[in-house]
Amino acid sequence: MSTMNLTLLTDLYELTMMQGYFKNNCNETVVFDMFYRTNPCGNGYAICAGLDQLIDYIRRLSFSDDDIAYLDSLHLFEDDFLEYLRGFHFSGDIYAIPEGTVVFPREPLVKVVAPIMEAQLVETALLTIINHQSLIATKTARVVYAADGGGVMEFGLRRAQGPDAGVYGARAAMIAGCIGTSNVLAGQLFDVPVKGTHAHSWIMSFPDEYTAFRKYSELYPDACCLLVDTYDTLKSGVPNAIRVFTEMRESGIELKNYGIRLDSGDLAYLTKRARQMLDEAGFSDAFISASSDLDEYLITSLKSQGCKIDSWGVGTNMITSRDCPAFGGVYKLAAVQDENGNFIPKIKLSENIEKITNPGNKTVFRIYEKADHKIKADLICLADETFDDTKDLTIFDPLETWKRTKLKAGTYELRELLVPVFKNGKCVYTSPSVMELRDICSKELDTLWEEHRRLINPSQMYVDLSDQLYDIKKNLLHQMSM
Ligand SMILES: Nc1ncnc2c1ncn2[C@@H]1O[C@H](COP(=O)(O)OP(=O)(O)OP(=O)(O)O)[C@@H](O)[C@H]1O
Ligand SMILES: O=P(O)(O)OC[C@H]1O[C@H](OP(=O)(O)OP(=O)(O)O)[C@H](O)[C@@H]1O
Ligand SMILES: O=C(O)c1cccnc1
Repeated sequence: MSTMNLTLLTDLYELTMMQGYFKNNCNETVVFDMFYRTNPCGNGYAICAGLDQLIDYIRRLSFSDDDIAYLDSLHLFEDDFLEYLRGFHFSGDIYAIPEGTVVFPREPLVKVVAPIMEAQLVETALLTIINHQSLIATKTARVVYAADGGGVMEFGLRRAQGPDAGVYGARAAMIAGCIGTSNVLAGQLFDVPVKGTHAHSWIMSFPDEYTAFRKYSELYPDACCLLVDTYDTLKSGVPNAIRVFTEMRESGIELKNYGIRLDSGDLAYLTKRARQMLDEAGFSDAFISASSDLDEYLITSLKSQGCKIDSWGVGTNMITSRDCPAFGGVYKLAAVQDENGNFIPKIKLSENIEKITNPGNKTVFRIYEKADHKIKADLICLADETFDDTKDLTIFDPLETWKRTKLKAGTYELRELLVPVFKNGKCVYTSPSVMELRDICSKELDTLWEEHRRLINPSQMYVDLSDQLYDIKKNLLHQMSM
């Protein structure tokens, strides 16, 4: 997985273009931005994730003898280009918004500043890595939000679109707030808690449900979660679980971290009844967990029905982001460096005004309200622009320019979101651990007002352009239309 050299994990056209640049002696330094246009799942924000895997990919970029032989066998590439590839390594700069950060449409999440042959090659892998993990992190943030403090366990490996999606999806889900994953390889690779209960097959393999529960409790007295819905949840499952818990208590076992799981039926009705039965039997600290095709909407609905569910096992809908299966991040050329070292802004036009790119070598600032550290807006600007937050700042909507806000000096704070990750091909960034990223992400989510977090029709955050950037864009559009 992460230890693989993924150099050929690219679209063929990156390599054919690369050969074209090589043959034409074009290898000027360029700026590419990775950004997305619409928040997934109708959300009000996204969580960016995947940077650590991107770093790993860039570090390992090199063409092996087998890679060169394979490319040779395609009869597309000439010997001098293949010879160049033999010595290839990434020599450029990369800036990125750290993982776990709340992000918004149109702002660069990753910026690559490198000779065009290198910057072009990395497009596909960069997109597949960041798009996938950002998608699952965003979906998970919605599920965790719906659970409202109840733990969410990631149970999706068996339904993920293959092993990689299962493992890196689990990583993204942990960053976005899951309390654990059933995925043991993810646990080993990322040092995150692994959690689990047992399947219906465990119950069915014994002559009766009670024996199955008892055997399980003997083996795992400190993490005893019994699946109560194999035969009849209220008539046999819960009573048998209570019988086993009673026996455990009578035999002197100190019951902690124990409970039941329901995986079918009316989860609101059944958990209310199960809660009552457990409480009446003196097991009010037994937890109730539920699974069964859950997502953020079902969890919200179950909560509104007064379900008694303490923790949620969520698989298919979260690991596949079923209702929104793609993140839609793109990678666009924004500037080309001239012989004097200046970045010449480039723009991609579109009939669709939202699809016109933001030109130039840029960065992003986040503007916080000083009083409560909530996000006020994001500001995309040129990389060398500076702002003085001891002075008033006027920001405006780049599409509806009459919408302007004046921020009074002393009431706001600025933070540059893009940080250096590679400098001259050397990694200058140390990724936090996944559990540290989980904490970072949780604090990031606290910087959003509730209006941006709600699941349905959230308010969209303002992502504005600086005056300088807006003028450059306007002038380029004018020039293009002449
Ligand atoms: N009270 C409820 N309100 C809304 N949806 C619910 C409620 N209880 C369960 N569901 C959802 O209804 C769907 C169907 O559940 P049901 O238990 O009937 O089927 P199932 O899980 O496929 O059962 P089985 O595993 O026995 O085939 C699941 O997505 C489940 O999460
Ligand atoms: O429902 P999900 O959100 O995907 O959560 C994971 C599901 O995986 C298991 O089911 P299993 O593979 O045994 O199949 P099932 O759907 O028939 O229970 C588990 O019992 C959950 O129901
Ligand atoms: O441990 C569990 O209960 C579990 C794990 C994976 C999928 N469904 C349930």
